[in-house]
This record gives sequence, C-alpha cells and structure tokens, in this order.
Amino acid sequence: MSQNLVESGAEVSSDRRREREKLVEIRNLKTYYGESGLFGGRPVKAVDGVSFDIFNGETLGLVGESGCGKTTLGRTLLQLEDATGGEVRYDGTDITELSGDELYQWRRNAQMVFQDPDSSLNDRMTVGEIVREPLDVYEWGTPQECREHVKELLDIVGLRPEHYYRYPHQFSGGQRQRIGIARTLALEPDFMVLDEPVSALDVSVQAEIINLLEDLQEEFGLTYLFIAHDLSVVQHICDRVAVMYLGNIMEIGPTDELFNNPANPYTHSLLSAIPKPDPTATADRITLHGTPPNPRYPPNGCPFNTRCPARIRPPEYEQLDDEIWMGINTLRDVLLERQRADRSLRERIRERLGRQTRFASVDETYDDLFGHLNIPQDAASVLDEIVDYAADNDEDQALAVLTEEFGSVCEKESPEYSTVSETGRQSFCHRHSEEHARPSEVLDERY
Ligand SMILES: Nc1ncnc2c1ncn2[C@@H]1O[C@H](COP(=O)(O)OP(=O)(O)OP(=O)(O)O)[C@@H](O)[C@H]1O
Repeated sequence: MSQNLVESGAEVSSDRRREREKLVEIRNLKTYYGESGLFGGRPVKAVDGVSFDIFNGETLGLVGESGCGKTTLGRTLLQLEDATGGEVRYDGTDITELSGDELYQWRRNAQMVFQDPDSSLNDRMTVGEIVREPLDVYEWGTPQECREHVKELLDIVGLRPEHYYRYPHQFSGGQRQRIGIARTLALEPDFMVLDEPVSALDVSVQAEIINLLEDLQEEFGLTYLFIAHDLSVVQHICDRVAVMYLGNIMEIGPTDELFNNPANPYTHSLLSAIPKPDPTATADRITLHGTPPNPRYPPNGCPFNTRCPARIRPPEYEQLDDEIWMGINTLRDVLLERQRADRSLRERIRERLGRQTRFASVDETYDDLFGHLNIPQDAASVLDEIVDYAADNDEDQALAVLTEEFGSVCEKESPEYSTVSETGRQSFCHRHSEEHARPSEVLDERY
C-alpha cells in the first residue's frame, strides 16, 4: 500500500519538483504514546503508519483538525519524539536508528519553529544568548565569531545588531518570532518544521513573518514542513499539501489541485468549512458531524468512516433517508462509548436489579434519534434488534449487528492509496476503486 503511494508520488508533479531530489523519505511511520504500559491499556495512536516524501527545497503543508497528530508527526521527523515503528530517511540515513553522538551530530541539520514565541524563548536570557545557544552547544567558532554570526543572523531576520543585549519581553510577538527563527537558522539547517509559526500572531504581522520565511527559503535553499490550521495561509505558501486525519494522511498532492479539485471526502469537508468570500454563493457546505474519534480507539476500516459524508452504504439501504443515516451514525457512537465505559460497581448492581442507570437510556436515545422519522420496515426491525441487545448491555453484539447490516467496506477494511491525478496526487479512500461512485459525485448528490 505505502509502496504504491511512495512510488507514484516520487515520479511526478510540477517540472520544478521533477528536478528535485527527495530530502526526507518517510515509510510507515508510527508514533504511539503510552506504549510502555505506563498509562496502562491501549496506546494513543497519534501517528498511525504514514508514508510520504519531502522534496528538497519545497514547502509541504500539513493540515488537519486539532489532535490529528500534526505536531507529533513533525516532532518525530526531528527525533524529538521516538518513533514506535517505521523509518525516516534523510539522505538515505534512517534517523530513527540514530542515538548518542550520531543523533547529536545529525540534529543540527533539522530544526523546529514553534507556534508560540512567548513560551519558546527564555525570558531570562538576552536575545544574543538565545540565538547563540545552539552555536555554544555545538562548539561553533570562537566567542568573537559567534557574536558576529549572531549579529548577522539578527540582520537576516530583520532585527538590528543592538538588539543583541535586549531581552525577549522588550519585543512584540512578531519580533519574538523573528528571534526564534534566527535561533533555528544559527546552525544552517537544511530542513525546518514550522509548527503553526504565525497562528499566535496578529493578522497584520502574519504576512511579514510569512514573507520572511519565504525569503529565507529562497536565500538558503531550505525545505519546510509547514503545519497549519489556517488553510488560506497554506494555499498561499505551500507547494504541496498533506491532509491528516486521526494519525493518517488522507490526501497528498500539489496545493492548487488539492484546493481546486479535492479527491478525498475529508479534504472536501475541510475545504467546505472555509467561509466563501462570495456571500451569495449557493454551494452547500458539508457539515462534519461530531468530533474525530479518540486516537486510543480508532475505528476499524477507514479512519474517517464514522464521520464521512460520502461513506459507502450497503445497496439494500441505498435509498434510506440521510437523516436516518445520521441517526444510525450517532447510535453507533453511543454504542461505542457504552462499550468502552467502565461501569462502576454501583451501576452494575443497579443493572442486575433492573433499575435505571446512566447506561439504561438506550430507548430514550432511540426515540430521540428516530422517533420523528418514518423508517422503512426492514431497517426498523434491524434497529429494534440493535436496541434490544444494547438494553441487555450487550454492546458488542449490538455493534456487530449494526456493522453487519448498515456497514460497508468502509467499516470493514482499510483503504489503499489511489493515484487520483496525473501529477501523482494520492488519496486514501475506498471510493476510488472502480466499483464505487467517485466521492465528488456522491457529495454532489447528497449535499
Ligand atoms: N505527550 C503525549 N502523551 C500522550 N498523548 C499525547 C502526547 N502528545 C500528544 N498526545 C495526543 O496525541 C494526539 C495527537 O496530538 P498532536 O498534538 O500531535 O495533534 P495536533 O494535530 O498537532 O493538534 P493541535 O493542532 O491541537 O496542535 C492527541 O490525541 C493528543 O492528545
């Protein structure tokens, strides 16, 4: 699967990228938290098997909802977080295998710019000391050479040499971010992870910092992974974009294509949430229901299946009303929560005695979700069966029936990556296979 993704991604894209070499090759990378058993139970699957390349000199955007694993992925690429599995190759060296002096020596090649310049700078150090610290750590040059280099760096990022002896609190947010950037440039890295570098700044200052980052890239041939919430910034500065959901890359490809003609239902949903400049525009917004699942309990099959607006429905229920499908989705979420809930002893005793507990409200949930709807007989009898199992606290069986009757390949199997354009754009969705309608056709029909 990932091999397919990687090979076709490498062949292609713009002429500019064709000339470029791969700087970072990421293969089936996983970062799980709590694997050691320290927290007990299941690990948080923050990054759950991603494969892609980053090309020399490009800006690759990384977008997705809060908690989908963007920062963890960025940190793992710099070995600030240990990978649970997979590879991160820079110039052919798998850095997940490095330790001790080799890792220390490698680290100077790659740096991170953080979102919040207020908390990432030590207020008790002068600007000069902050920018110079990495040089001292790597025993770079004489003290005189270091001072000169730092002053040069301050100049490069648009600050003045006399700022050397000032303290961070004497600067505005934008200037503080410039200090952070000067520090990351000190050791002349090739690759930088920019983690929401402008999100904490005033809108008026954001453009200045973006321009600075673009100028630095041009001047020093830097490669960026640009993590962001704000899709308009990504559209402006990134050559390619990777869309992340629940630890997976759902779509990756050239920015213009991905914004103008998204392939994956999740990309459709994210883009559709951006307010349109034309208030008279009539295109319907796709509403993403609920929140992403807990990465400790990712769903089976496609990671996006619990919220997907283009989910494949079984043919026998193809005509079922959208509102009924929404109810079925919510019922499934409720059952999953109940399945995971750790019932207290008191609740279990009350259940034995046939008394009401907070888990006994499944009839109420059913009424709330479906009471006002006209459900065809065949679907209604399946729903009755599901509710009966749930009322007996047999959520496993209730969910098994729900998946068997109302589920599809989306809940049962993980998708493969498909190439969805001539540039090699990749999308992770069952709907790209021959026998199913394309996501955009289904979304047009349903919305
Ligand atoms: N040190 C940690 N220990 C345990 N879980 C963590 C840790 N760091 C992050 N997580 C969890 O891993 C998941 C991914 O978090 P991450 O911060 O990488 O997401 P993100 O997409 O960068 O979110 P945001 O946009 O809010 O910064 C989340 O569920 C988060 O709670």
